[in-house]
Amino acid sequence: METEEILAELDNVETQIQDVQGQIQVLLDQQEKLYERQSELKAILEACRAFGSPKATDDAPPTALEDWSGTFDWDSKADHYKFHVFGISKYRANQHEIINAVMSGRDVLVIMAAGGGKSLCYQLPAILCDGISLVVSPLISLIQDQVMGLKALDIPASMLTSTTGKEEEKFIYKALEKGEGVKILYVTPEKISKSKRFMSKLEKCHHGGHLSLIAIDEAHCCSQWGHDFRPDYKNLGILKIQFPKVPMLALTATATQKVQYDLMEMLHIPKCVKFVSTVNRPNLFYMVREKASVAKVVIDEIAEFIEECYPNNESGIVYCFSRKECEQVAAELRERGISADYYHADMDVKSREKVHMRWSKNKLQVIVGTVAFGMGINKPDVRFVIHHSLSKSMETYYQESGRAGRDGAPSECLLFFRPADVPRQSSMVFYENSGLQNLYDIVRYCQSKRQCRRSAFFRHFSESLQDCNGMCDNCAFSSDIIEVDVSEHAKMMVSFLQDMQENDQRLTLLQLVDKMKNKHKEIGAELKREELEQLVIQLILESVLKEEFQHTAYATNAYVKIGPLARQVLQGI
Ligand SMILES: Nc1ncnc2c1ncn2[C@@H]1O[C@H](COP(=O)(O)OP(=O)(O)OP(=O)(O)O)[C@@H](O)[C@H]1O
Ligand SMILES: [Mg+2]
Repeated sequence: METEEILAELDNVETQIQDVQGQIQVLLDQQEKLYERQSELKAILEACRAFGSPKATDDAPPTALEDWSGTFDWDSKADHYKFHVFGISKYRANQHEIINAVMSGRDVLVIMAAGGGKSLCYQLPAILCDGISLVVSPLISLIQDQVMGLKALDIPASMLTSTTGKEEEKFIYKALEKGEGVKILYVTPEKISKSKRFMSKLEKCHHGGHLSLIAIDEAHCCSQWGHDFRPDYKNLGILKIQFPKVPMLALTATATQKVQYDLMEMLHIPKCVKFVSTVNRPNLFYMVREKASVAKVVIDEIAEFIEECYPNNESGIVYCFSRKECEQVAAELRERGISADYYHADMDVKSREKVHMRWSKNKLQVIVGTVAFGMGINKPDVRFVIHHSLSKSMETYYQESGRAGRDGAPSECLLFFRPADVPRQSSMVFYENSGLQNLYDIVRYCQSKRQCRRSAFFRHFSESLQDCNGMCDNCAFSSDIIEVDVSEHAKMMVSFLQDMQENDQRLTLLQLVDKMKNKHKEIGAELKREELEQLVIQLILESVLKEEFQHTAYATNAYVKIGPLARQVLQGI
């Protein structure tokens, strides 16, 4: 064999090895997902066996056989408070049962959609029981909201956070010692993990027999697999260890099965009674719109949507990717005559509170916020939630869009999607646990023109499908879709990127599309720039291309590279 021949074959073999390695990687990823699902299913099976088995040795009866809607000693007192204190005439789904389980002294895990009425599940038991109930909640703004609401109902509620003054703190510590003066005490998780003083007061409260209940709100923050993990939540396990006999109630709107098992373990409540309500929010209309590449056009469209659909100052939220973007969008909406202001984590507590208050009292129509705005915000009549940029996962989007229509009235959730927003998010989340996978799930949701938006949520949260009743754009208008075969374009794109890569050229998504358009003019004539961007994203979702990340001193850049299944596209498989 000639040297040249050998080199050529060697080159060929090396390329094939790379190709096989890529395919192995895809299979390994698949295997990992299957392992994950396998361990989830095993855990579920174990739980079913433990709870369903007549031999269960725990002195509490097995969950499956318990009837929490029966008659209990506290029924008439509970009915009285429900109506006369909270002004509620009828329980919503599961509320009654949850309250009964908590009052029976059991640990309880509640998964209930945003706005479903989780707060009542601990607030009512708190006033039914003697003593003080402790509520752990992640955000000061959320705590303020709740305490304000309870005080308006004449319920003695207090909060202990980093903003609490010395006098108030003294009052609370005294109340803890005596077991009176406060009925519901809200704290941030830092108090449990960092304040020895608080923990010793709580110990005293418990010792005196005054600690009646512990509620962990937004409990998904315990889990690293959840969409909003908070390190201080990890330490909340100590509560069950210190106070094993005090019933614990963990509540969240969003938890996949994996997150549920994780948080039961972290909080040490393996035998808890679990109430899982549907994730369906039948009154929300979900839609995705293509986002224009010119910033001003996007704002025009948002302003037009608000003015046309909500001309009577109906409340809404616009979510943005960054703090700067929030400020810009709010200013530009104001220029277009919409009463809007921004809310993000860089503002001091007072300014944030002011904006929130104006919005709550309908003095401001629109809050333009980052993710910092919203967890548990209790405004019932939010008519629309617009995403100026995509969220980082299905869970985050479900939670954020779920702030609309908590009063059950029809409301709209509109997401503006453009492929160029993907690398902005991916370069932030790629180092998180399953960060890219979670992001690509929401990107799939955005790219899909046929699949029911609602069914994407059911699938994500492992729930059986329910009817959408035409309450999403794809169910309502999908008949207008025209299909275009882009396999040749995909081939060209892959081979073009391969050439670039062989010449050590790195390209971002936008650069790739630009260069493609320049090089292959015919493509530019057939597909619009936006369509080419969508094609790149679709190829990334299908592992034909992939994203790779490079740190610079100022940012992390996302580049598009050849992915493990590229050869299949080139060979037309
Ligand atoms: N049974 C009921 N009947 C009528 N309104 C109710 C009932 N239960 C709760 N609500 C109201 O529903 C709204 C949402 O309740 P709540 O704040 O407890 O929701 P949540 O489940 O905690 O939501 P999130 O996950 O967003 O925190 C509140 O305005 C509350 O007063
Ligand atoms: Mg809540």
